[in-house]
Amino acid sequence: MTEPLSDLYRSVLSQLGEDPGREGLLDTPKRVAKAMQFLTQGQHQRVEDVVNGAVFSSDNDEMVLVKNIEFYSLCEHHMLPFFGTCHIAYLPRGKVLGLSKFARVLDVYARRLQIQENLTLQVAQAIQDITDARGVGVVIEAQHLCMMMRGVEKQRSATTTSVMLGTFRESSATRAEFMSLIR
Ligand SMILES: Nc1nc2c(ncn2[C@@H]2O[C@H](COP(=O)(O)OP(=O)(O)OP(=O)(O)O)[C@@H](O)[C@H]2O)c(=O)[nH]1
Ligand SMILES: [Zn+2]
Repeated sequence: MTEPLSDLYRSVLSQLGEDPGREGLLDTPKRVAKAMQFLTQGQHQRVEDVVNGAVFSSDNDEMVLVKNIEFYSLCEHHMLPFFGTCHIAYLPRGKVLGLSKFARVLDVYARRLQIQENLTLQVAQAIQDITDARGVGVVIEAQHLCMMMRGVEKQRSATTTSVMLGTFRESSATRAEFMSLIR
C-alpha cells in the first residue's frame, strides 16, 4: 500500500540531489511513506468511530475542562509540523463524553494537513455535535516549524487560537472561568 508513495519519495530524494541508492537512504522512501501516512491518517477517520459510543448520562451540568492535551499536526502550506497544547471545555446538558475521547477527537483533526484556526474550529464543532453541550470552548497554543526552521525563522513566537460556542460565546463569565482555569 505504501509502494507508490515510496516510489514518489525516491524521486523526491533524486530531485533534491541525493543518491537514493546510498546505504543510509535505501529504506528511507518506505519509512517516509509510512510516517506520512500515519501523520495524515485523520483524514480517513470518523469522529463517531473514535468516540465509540462513550457518551454517558449525567446530571452534572458544571464546566468540564480537559487541558494541556498535546498534539502534532502538519501545516497545509509547507507540510511542516506545528505542535502544542489544546484545552477543551464544555458545559454538559444531560450527557458527558469519556475523557480520553477529547484527545482522540483532537487527533482525528490534528493528523491531517491543517491550519491552526480550522483545527480549533473543527474540534469545537465535533465536541458540540457529540455532546449537545450548552457550550464548548477550545483554545490551542502552538508553535509552527515553518516559522522556526525556515521563512521568518522566529524561535519564540507562539500562536493562540480559540473558538467559543453557545454559552462560552454568550456569557463573559463562562469564558472568564474557562480562561482562568487554563492559565
Ligand atoms: N493563518 C495561518 N497561517 C499559517 C498556518 N501555518 C502556516 N501559516 C502561514 O501560511 C502563510 C503562507 O504564506 P506564503 O507567502 O504563501 O508562503 P511563504 O512564501 O512560504 O511564506 P513565509 O512563511 O512568510 O516565508 C505563511 O504566512 C505561514 O506562516 C496556520 O496554521 N494558520
Ligand atoms: Zn507552514
